[in-house]
This record gives sequence, structure tokens and C-alpha cells, in this order.
Amino acid sequence: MVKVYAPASIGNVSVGFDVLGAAVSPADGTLLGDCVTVEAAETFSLENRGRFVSKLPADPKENIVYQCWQRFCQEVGRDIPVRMVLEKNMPIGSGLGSSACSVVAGLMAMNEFCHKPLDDDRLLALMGELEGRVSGSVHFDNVAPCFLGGLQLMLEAHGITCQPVPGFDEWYWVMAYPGIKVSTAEARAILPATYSKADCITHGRMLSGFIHACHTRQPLLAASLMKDVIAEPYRTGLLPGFAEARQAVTGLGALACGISGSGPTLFAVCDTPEVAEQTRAWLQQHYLQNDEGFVHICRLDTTGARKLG
Ligand SMILES: Nc1ncnc2c1ncn2[C@@H]1O[C@H](COP(=O)(O)OP(=O)(O)O)[C@@H](O)[C@H]1O
Ligand SMILES: N[C@@H](CCOP(=O)(O)O)C(=O)O
Repeated sequence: MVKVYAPASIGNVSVGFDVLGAAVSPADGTLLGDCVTVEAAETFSLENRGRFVSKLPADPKENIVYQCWQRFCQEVGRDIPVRMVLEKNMPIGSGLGSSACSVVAGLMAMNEFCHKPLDDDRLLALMGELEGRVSGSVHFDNVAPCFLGGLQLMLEAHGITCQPVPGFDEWYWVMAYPGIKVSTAEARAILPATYSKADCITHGRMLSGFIHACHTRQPLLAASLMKDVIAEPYRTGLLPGFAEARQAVTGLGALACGISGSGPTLFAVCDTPEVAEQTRAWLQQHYLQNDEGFVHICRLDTTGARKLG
């Protein structure tokens, strides 16, 4: 039996639309991610459990974990009869890389169960393909950090999908999920087809400056460059209270605040435990819309997906 946990992730990290992503886990040790278990069986079956099980598609074949099994079998060229269990702990359409958690845990668990017929590069390519099926187009900024951990920059050049970028150990990532759903495919569809020269220049300056500041260990410079001219201006209308929340948490001392993936989750970067706690408390009181919402103070998850059993 193999059990794999795959952590939540922040797509874009504000400054790198589709090309930058971060894996995060709560500092208190809570598991904020999906788990997939695979064990030998006579015939294939998939059981769904967990807090958000009721939000999964009604047709089992539309569950991306079923599709992971099917695609993995096709890739290795044989039918593999297994019992799979998905623990759906991640809210769907949350901006926390929920589908990526299921994809990464599903494919990695199958690969581990079969004694690793696929190497990490091939597995990551399949993860991107499966994520593309549910989110509207292939993008690696959730699956790559979720699988490999840390902050990952997508390169997709010279045979390299992504490479790690050094994060800042002192940063707390406060993640606030308000409890409402935003479809990634829809949040992608509303973006413009083309951008102005000024936006392209600003985007290049922010992203290159952020990556430079990470490599040269300048946390305040890095945080000041975490600005999004590609998606955020068009998506804030989907996120009730986002502009007020950002103003409030930066007023409390957060170094940066942005939309996690396509939202509605918001992230705030803080560099002291006191500011992180004040930010958590404010968001808990003002940003959540219903009982399904939550706030976690997280750290960069430098491990990524891992075997729990
Ligand atoms: N195991 C799964 N986990 C999450 N989403 C799934 C899963 N299986 C199928 N889906 C579908 O994939 C889509 C994921 O939506 P999306 O907005 O991309 O969510 P997220 O941004 O949280 O990954 C939804 O239509 C959902 O029904
Ligand atoms: N780069 C993507 C990231 C989507 O992340 P999700 O967690 O909302 O699926 C985008 O911004 O569309």
C-alpha cells in the first residue's frame, strides 16, 4: 500500500503569471492538501473521502484521479487493477491548486506503487497534461511546486520544465480562503488576449527583479516587486473584499498581498510571527464569507509531495 500527500500551492505568486508557483503548508503541522492511497486489488475502484468530497464531480470518470489512473496505465502500456482512495481535503475552485493536489498525489502514488517506471520529468509532464484538462490550458505553476516543493520557476526550455528559486526562510505566507468558488477555467477566460507594451515591460521588470532579489537574498526588494499586471486587474472583480483586505493587511505590516492562483484565496507575506498573527486574525474576521472558509499561517513547503505510508 502507498499513500501520498500533495500540498497546496500558490499559482503565479502575483509576479509570475503561469510561470511561478510556491508550495505551502501550515506552520502548525496541519496537512493542507489531498492524499491518495493505492493498494493491490482484483479490479480497479476509486473511493472518495474527506471534507470536500461532496464537491467532486458526480460522474466518477470526471474525477481527475480516475483520469490519472487511466493515463498512467496508458503510459506504462498495461491495465493496473488497484483500489484507490482520494482524501479530498482541498476545496475545489479555491486558488489553492486543488486539482493539482489530486493530480500530483494520484500520479505519484501510482508511480510509487508500480516501483517508479516513470522518472520525475515524465511524471511532471503527465501532471501538466492532466491539470490542463480541468483548468482550461496546460500550466505547471501549481503541479510543479506541489510535486517538487518550494518556489519553482517554469522554464520549459532546453528540456527543463522548471527550476527552484530560493525562498526566504523568515517569510510567513498567510492563506485566506473565503469559502466561495472561482473556476480557474473561467478566471482564465476573462483575461485579455493581448497586453500593452507598457504592461509587458512592467511585467518583465517585476518578474526578473523578483527572481534576482531571491537569488541575491534581498527579501524587502523581492516583496516590493510582487505585483501582478497580467491577471489581478481583471480578476479582482471576482473576489469580494479583496482590495479592502489588501489595504488592511499591508496596513498591519504585511510585505505583500495578492491573489493565490485564480482566487478566491488571498495570500499575504509577513516577516514576523506577530504581523502574521494579526494578519490571520483580520482576514479570519473580515475576508471569510461562510463557514467553509479558513485562514492558515503557512511556510514554504520545501519537500513537496511525499509518501506518508
Ligand atoms: N479530484 C479533483 N479535485 C479537484 N477538482 C476536480 C477533481 N476531479 C475533477 N475536478 C474538476 O476540476 C475542476 C477544478 O476546478 P479549478 O477551478 O481548476 O479548481 P482549483 O483551482 O481549485 O484547482 C472542477 O471542474 C472540478 O469539478
Ligand atoms: N496560473 C494559473 C494558476 C491557477 O491556480 P488555481 O489554484 O486557481 O488552479 C492561473 O492564474 O490561471
